[in-house]
Amino acid sequence: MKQVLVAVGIILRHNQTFVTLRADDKHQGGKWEFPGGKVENDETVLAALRRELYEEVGIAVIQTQPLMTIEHDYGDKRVCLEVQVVTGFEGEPYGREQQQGRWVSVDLLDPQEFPAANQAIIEALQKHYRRDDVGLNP
Ligand SMILES: Nc1nc2c([nH]c(=O)n2[C@@H]2O[C@H](COP(=O)(O)OP(=O)(O)OP(=O)(O)O)[C@@H](O)[C@H]2O)c(=O)[nH]1
Ligand SMILES: [Mg+2]
Repeated sequence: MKQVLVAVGIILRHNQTFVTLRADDKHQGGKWEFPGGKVENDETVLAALRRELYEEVGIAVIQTQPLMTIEHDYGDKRVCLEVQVVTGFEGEPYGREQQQGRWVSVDLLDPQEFPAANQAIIEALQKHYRRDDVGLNP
């Protein structure tokens, strides 16, 4: 099975991150996610991240830091998530594709509400970006 390369953005402000709800008819539908999407053939990961975060949540990405790469096999789909922390952006994120979106404290992220591949992301965030941290210094 071919692996899908995905750019994922952890939009961070203080100790909160902006998450969106995946539509029921999509892969892993009904789960919360970090905004992002597939990297097109002619794109870099960062270009895909910029494009997807504008399309999905209406922000302009200004500054990022790589967090991790996660390969995961869902059985029906294999993904490689290139996860970036978005430490600088312009605009206020919202569900630009009519999907639900909300800010949530990193401490309160519940891995059960996210696709299985996200477990390692949530662990890393809860380790490095705890309550009272400004969020910029791992
Ligand atoms: N955006 C995003 N995708 C994730 C996360 N975790 C995770 O396993 N994925 C998987 O990555 C794959 C691609 O993401 P996507 O569905 O957002 O891709 P896309 O925006 O290009 O969507 P499209 O297929 O509607 O054009 C999906 O199979 C999705 O289940 C996550 O936190 N955020
Ligand atoms: Mg997407």
